[in-house]
Amino acid sequence: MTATAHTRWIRQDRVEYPVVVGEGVLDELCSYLASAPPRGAGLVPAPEVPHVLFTDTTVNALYGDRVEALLRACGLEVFRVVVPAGEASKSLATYEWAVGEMLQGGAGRKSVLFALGGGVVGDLGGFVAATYMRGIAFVQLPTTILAHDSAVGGKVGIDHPLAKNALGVFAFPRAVLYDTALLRTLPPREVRSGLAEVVKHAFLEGEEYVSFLEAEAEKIMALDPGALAEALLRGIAVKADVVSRDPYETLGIREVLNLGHTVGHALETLGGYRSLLHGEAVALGLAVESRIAERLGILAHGVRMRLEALLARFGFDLRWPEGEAYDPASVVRVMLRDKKNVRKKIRFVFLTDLGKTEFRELASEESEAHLRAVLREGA
Ligand SMILES: NC(=O)c1ccc[n+]([C@@H]2O[C@H](COP(=O)([O-])OP(=O)(O)OC[C@H]3O[C@@H](n4cnc5c(N)ncnc54)[C@H](O)[C@@H]3O)[C@@H](O)[C@H]2O)c1
Ligand SMILES: O=C(O)C(=O)C[C@@H](O)[C@H](O)[C@H](O)COP(=O)(O)O
Ligand SMILES: [Zn+2]
Repeated sequence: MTATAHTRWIRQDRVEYPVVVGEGVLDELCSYLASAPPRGAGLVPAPEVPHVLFTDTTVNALYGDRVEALLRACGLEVFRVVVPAGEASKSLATYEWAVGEMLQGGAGRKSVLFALGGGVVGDLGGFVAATYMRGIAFVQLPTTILAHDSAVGGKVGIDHPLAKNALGVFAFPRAVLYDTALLRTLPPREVRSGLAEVVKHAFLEGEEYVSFLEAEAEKIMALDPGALAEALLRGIAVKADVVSRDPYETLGIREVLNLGHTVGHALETLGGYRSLLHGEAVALGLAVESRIAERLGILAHGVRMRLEALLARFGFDLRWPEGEAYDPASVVRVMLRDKKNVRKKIRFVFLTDLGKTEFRELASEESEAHLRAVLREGA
């Protein structure tokens, strides 16, 4: 293992898996998987069946050959399933196609799926693995900043034209190996998008993480290895803490990770999963939801300004997207299909202070009135 690698074991329900973060961790993929805990995952992929390297077109072009060679060097037979890059691949059509590729490639119950990519590959690949032949093992090999969130916690699934992540299950990876050297090829828009979930984790955690981001924003955007690793490790720690206390989002704890997502997911859906990136939608959702929290009189003074200032420093455009599709009435119609909802009301998670949240269920009329007022203010 490289000297800089950090390993954090995550316990969810009865499952425990390591999240290993560091420059170059992929080079030790094979030995790491096979080693027993606490160093490794203790996962010895069967040599007698083919395994699946699941990735997207962009990541495949950059890293597919290298990762396949690493897996072959451990004596594993591997074939690739490569989906088009982008959110539109988190669809039923791509899922069906990918399962066909798995069947044609001869994947069996003992096959392990290695999901090499960002959140799209992790969510879709994880969902394929969780359902293929009623479930095969999978390993997350995240390659985006955003995936410090998506690769951890076991939510896998796909979108429906009517609702984001409408189909999915909870399924935990056998290991997460996060090689931060791969982040250097990310385009600036994807760097920024990933930072939305970092900001979310920071405001959920509190003052220390937020002031760290404020102090190190430029270094993080420039992918300075030390600052970036610390930003990601802190985010993973927040996520790990929440998901281990509420693995299946049944206890009213994990829902806090949906901060910014009630509005954000609706915007993504209304854009047909092709306009706003997930992080862009979440950034706007964080800003708009914090303005609603202010209107409700539950958000401590100054927090919203700090949140918006940090998002702006990371380069987010916090203006409401143009076009009739994003009319507040339409946003409310989509939010009414949010998974958190109860009693036909929209269940929001609002910040009340740094590191503090509160759930509120708002009727659709009230939600729409708040959205219209926030838009008038100029969000
Ligand atoms: N399961 C969860 O808990 C969870 C959490 C947060 C987000 N998500 C999901 O994650 C998805 C978004 O993930 P994302 O932002 O990583 O998007 P993504 O997977 O689409 O990756 C973003 C883009 O960057 C490219 N890319 C990936 N790695 C690269 C690299 N190292 N160098 C150059 N290009 C690279 C990809 O090909 C893609 O075009 C959304 O679908 C969201 O719903 C899931
Ligand atoms: O892990 C979680 O729980 C989250 O809510 C993390 C979110 O960042 C992520 O976008 C998640 O996929 C949203 O899940 P959903 O249940 O609201 O679809
Ligand atoms: Zn998210």
